[in-house]
Amino acid sequence: MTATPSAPAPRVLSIAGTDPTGGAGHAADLKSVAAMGGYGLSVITAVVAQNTQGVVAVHTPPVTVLRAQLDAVAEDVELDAVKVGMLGSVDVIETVGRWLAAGRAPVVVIDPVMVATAGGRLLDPDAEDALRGILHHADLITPNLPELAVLAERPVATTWDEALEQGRAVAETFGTRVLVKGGHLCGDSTPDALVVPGHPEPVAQYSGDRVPTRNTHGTGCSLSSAVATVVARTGDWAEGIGTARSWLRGALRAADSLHVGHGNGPVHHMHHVQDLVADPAFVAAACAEPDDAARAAGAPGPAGPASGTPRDGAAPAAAPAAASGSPEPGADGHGGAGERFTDELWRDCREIRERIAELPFVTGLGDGTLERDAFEWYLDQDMQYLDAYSRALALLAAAAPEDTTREFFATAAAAVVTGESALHRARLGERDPEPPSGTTGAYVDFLLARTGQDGFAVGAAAVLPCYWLYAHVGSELTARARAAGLQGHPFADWLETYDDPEFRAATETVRDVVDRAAARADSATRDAMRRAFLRACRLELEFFAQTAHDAAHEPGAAPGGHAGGTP
Ligand SMILES: Nc1ncnc2c1ncn2[C@@H]1O[C@H](COP(=O)(O)OP(=O)(O)O)[C@@H](O)[C@H]1O
Ligand SMILES: Cc1ncc(COP(=O)(O)OP(=O)(O)O)c(N)n1
Repeated sequence: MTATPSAPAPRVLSIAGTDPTGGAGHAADLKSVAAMGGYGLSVITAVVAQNTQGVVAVHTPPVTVLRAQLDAVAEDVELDAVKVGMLGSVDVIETVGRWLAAGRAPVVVIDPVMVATAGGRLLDPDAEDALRGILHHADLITPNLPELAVLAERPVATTWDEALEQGRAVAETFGTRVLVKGGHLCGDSTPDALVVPGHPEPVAQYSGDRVPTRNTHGTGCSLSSAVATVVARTGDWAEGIGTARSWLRGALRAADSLHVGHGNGPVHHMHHVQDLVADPAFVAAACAEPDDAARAAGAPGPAGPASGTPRDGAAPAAAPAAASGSPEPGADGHGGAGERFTDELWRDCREIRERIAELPFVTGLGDGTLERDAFEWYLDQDMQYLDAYSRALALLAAAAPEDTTREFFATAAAAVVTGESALHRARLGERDPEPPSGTTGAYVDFLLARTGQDGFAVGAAAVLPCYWLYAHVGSELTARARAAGLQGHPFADWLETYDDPEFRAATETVRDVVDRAAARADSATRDAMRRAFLRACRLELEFFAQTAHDAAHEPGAAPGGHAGGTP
């Protein structure tokens, strides 16, 4: 959370029909693009009178108006991705097809919308062939099962195996990636899979229990535009679909809280920021002017060192609150209602924790199905991370306000070098290390900057996620692996290290340290601690998420650049 975003927002154009209830079509696209950190643009193909109970009427403006909209955007804006939804008629399809043929954006996702799930056709029956004729412009198509069946010219799949088979056939016929979606299958699970021409097996599979809600209106529109946005930023299809899917599952889980309409209501696109934006302190910190943000992080302001920013150990117990409006915690770091500062941090990172738990790397680690190469690549990156992490802990030891804390961090720094790194080395042998990936490098730079430059309190908040999220992930995975039988589990020693009672005790110590530092800090410093903690949580997520892809395809490479990095 900084006033200036670190990466530019991808510019994602939605070409779609309308939905006045805001759950599907262009409204869902724009919300999903924004939810994934993109900038949404919109060209309307059809004005649809519909609600959560079905489609009432469709009006298609003249295609000259459509073409004028498309050209107006293209002449003025460089696009990073295009997502195509409802097209409706042959004329509209041909107009969009001709426009796409000029190579408008590096990422093109086509959701071949045919029928609204709540009822009502969104594609003329005679337009199916025309739709087939533009699919080769897509980098990914995202049909639901009935749409997949039309494209495969087969009956609608009733099993996941049939769906995958149809996905393979469609990928080969149209020469493009297909996201096979299990949302329309009967049963308790909703698998998805990425199928790529020339690959007999899916290159990525995603599993998950069906979220028990009838409010699923617009899931297909939302997923496809979220994928387009994430891939425009990262270039990684397999991971991008995983990220978009985790977010959509959160949106489905929060859907029942919205109360929109009497039929199949929409999903909650902004569920992941709902609690944050309700907190005026978050909004103030997120929208702070650059100078305020720098002061909050303890950097000298334009008038020299920030004399009003107390440093650890020297700060008065009740420093005057800065303008951010954050509540003052009590002397033990507990908030007025008895809540610890770190309880608040844990709540704020709930979404990130859920996304970590659903990553294919993490689930594969737990059930032992993770590819050995992927694990070894992860260990390699982790070893390089731990090298810098031990230095960050040593910096904290040097800055620690109390002797016990100094001793704790100094011992921890040494233990990282001798203990965890040794476990990694034992697994990797004498193999030459891969270069650090972009994510590893970013995490390492972040940690060394926060612990080296921003004072003890912010530095301690920055290292806490490495303890806490690992202890959390480790104990959940180990519990699952134990239930299935740890004997013979290929990653048992790794799991046990992070589920170790000593590691959990160390995590509790760091929490206490952070709570005490928060109690001594003024409110601007506490805001900087929150930012450092959440940024580190996001980097933990990215660190886990990078693994499966980079190990398999581009060892050591930063997962950056534009589309085309993965199959
Ligand atoms: N109840 C649900 N719980 C979890 N995921 C779901 C649920 N319904 C749909 N999905 C997911 O939503 C996405 C869109 O799926 P689907 O419903 O098949 O498409 P469409 O909205 O185009 O008909 C897929 O990732 C699917 O797995
Ligand atoms: C204008 C418009 N476009 C697409 C759809 C279909 O949306 P989808 O995401 O496939 O969700 P369901 O309607 O199938 O739940 C739509 N309804 N309107």
